[in-house]
Amino acid sequence: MGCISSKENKLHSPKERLSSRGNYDRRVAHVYSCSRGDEEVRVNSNKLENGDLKVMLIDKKEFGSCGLDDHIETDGIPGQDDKRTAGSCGIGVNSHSKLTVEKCDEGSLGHPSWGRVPKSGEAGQVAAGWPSWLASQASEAIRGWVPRQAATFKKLDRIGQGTYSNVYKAYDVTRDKTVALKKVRFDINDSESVKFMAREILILRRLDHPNIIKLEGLITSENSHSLYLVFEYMEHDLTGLASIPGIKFKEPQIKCYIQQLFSGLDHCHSRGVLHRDIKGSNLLIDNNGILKIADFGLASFFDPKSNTQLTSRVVTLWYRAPELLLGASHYGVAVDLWSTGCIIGELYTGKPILPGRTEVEQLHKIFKLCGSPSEDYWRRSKLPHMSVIKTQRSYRRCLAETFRDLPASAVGLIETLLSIDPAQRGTASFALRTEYFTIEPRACDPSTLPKYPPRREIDAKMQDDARRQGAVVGRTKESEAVIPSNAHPDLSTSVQRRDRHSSNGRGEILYSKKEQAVSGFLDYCSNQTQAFRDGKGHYLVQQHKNVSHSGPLISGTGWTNAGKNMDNLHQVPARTNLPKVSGLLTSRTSSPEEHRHYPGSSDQKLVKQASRFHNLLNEAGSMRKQDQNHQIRRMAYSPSGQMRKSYVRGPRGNKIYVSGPLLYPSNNGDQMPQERDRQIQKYARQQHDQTKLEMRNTHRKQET
Ligand SMILES: Nc1ncnc2c1ncn2[C@@H]1O[C@H](COP(=O)(O)OP(=O)(O)OP(=O)(O)O)[C@@H](O)[C@H]1O
Repeated sequence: MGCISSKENKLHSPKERLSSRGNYDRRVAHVYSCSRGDEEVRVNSNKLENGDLKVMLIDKKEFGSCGLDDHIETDGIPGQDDKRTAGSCGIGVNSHSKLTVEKCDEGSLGHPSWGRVPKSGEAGQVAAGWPSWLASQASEAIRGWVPRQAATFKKLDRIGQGTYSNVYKAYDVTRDKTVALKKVRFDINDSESVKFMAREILILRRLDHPNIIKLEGLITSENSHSLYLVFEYMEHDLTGLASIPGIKFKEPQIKCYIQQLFSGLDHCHSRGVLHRDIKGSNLLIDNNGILKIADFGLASFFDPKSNTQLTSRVVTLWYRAPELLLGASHYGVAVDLWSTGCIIGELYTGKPILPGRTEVEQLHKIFKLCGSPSEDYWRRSKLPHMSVIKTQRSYRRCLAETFRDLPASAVGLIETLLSIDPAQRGTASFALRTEYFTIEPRACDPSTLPKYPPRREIDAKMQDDARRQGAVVGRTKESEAVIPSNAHPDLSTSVQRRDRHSSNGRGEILYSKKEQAVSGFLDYCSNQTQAFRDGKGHYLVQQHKNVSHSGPLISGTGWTNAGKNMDNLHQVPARTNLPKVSGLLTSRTSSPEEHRHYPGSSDQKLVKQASRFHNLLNEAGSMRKQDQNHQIRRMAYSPSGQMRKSYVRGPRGNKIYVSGPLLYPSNNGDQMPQERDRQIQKYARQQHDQTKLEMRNTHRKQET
């Protein structure tokens, strides 16, 4: 994309480099400089007799790092679409990993001349079809690309929902392939939020590796206020697969996944990118067994030599490294390696190895398993929260004992990755060379991994199983998702997030007329939830009526005071400066998800579900009753992501606030009664979402 200027191709014979398809007119062969992400590339173009532009790379090495072929085909249906008039033509990657150049108007290419081309400016980007709010605030992220048109996609199911996105399965008509469209939510009037979203795009464009999800394009239009990221479609995620009843991965299979994870991580790290949210649900897996790291929403560029401060509020709690929990603002690849260690342990044991409910408890669990940090480490690291979090009693490292049933080479690798001192965790490339991968049994070939049924079928089966076990939590309709109480938080989150539309009983998703009526895509399924900021900078989450929905039912703002749970953690003196460590000692237990109104459910049903839930949580705190006729539930967040108030709208539009602690502080978390533990697990899951929201907001402030 972004073929900007050109020079006459006197040096190269176009014939030998051109795509074999179509005839071309040698007289109009030009050399163009194009940009793709940060890279400038030179391509050789020829206008074909049918008016199409054929373009190919002059020097394949220039694109070699992108893993692309040296041959480019035109994309777009001649005479129908993708005709640009503004000095740029689009290069994307087509389904065969070849460069595609969208059709350009010859006039737009300018007079052929020698020399380096200027980068396309904001005006050029707008003329190429980008909305001005994007070109003005995130020019870098879209540089060299042209937007894809929504009309060339057919939206299918909603397959996922993240803190800042809805993800849809869709069919790309132009390229004849299934894709995933991630609709990112942000406020175009808030430059921070646009820049934050742009960072995810920039990072994704910087990366090109078989084990990293590929950003294939962006969908928007001149007057659009929304943006879709186009990704290759992935059938599964690791947490989902690992949670299929009856599935137990064999060692070569685990090694195969982990090897791919390290390869992807190695690529990220070598390109100066920290992922900062490695967990099973962000490791997507296709039908050929290929694992790809996804969700770069919390990722960041890093330079080990630079002194730039990073936020420590990253990584989902269970996978968060101790230095982050202790408030580190200078850290590196080791945070991703810690998360990987947790995943390896989880794949072997079949359950999360460090399932903390709060940040303090997370640290406590880490110290209990990995040993308390040495005095030397405390002294050297000078981490901000060290002085307030120091274990009274010193824990001995007991990893080897805990994992005694695992193969020795796996324990060895976990030992390294779960080193308290980040400097001892090594690197992804080092891990790939350890004996774990070199001794028998070796990692199997991804193509030999079992083929799993589509996610929806798996979900349906799990729902059936859960129903049979009577583990229904707050659901009333046969077709609605049911999460087993002991489900992995990642899994339940993804199941809860997925497909909140009504089903026709055959597992097919039905959309309301209202949804289908919204234009843009060939078939539309609407996004029912919106998060945006009000004039005061508060985040508002709003959901509208008339769409069938299921999902978490109870709203409540709650603060869990973990201090009392942690009898072994001390040095929180009576007059400790709590605000200073509040991020550490308290954590919120509700998520935007909880606070949404699921409008398809009848009001009656909502009330029933609410009261059932209320009973379950009776001992856990106060919660105001939901109003029977509420229309919209809103949550207001401060710009930092802190939830200010949560309320539902009463029949006359009055606000009914919902609040109260949801978790009981206990003297000993390990001896929680089962039922309460179950509730806590549930809220820990929801807390993941909330933490994510909070983390992203913190990023906006600190890192954009
Ligand atoms: N390429 C893809 N193919 C299939 N499903 C996908 C794809 N990308 C994302 N998903 C699904 O959508 C969900 C949300 O996507 P993603 O994690 O990128 O969004 P997010 O808003 O960043 O979420 P989070 O709140 O976890 O950060 C994923 O958990 C996954 O289930």
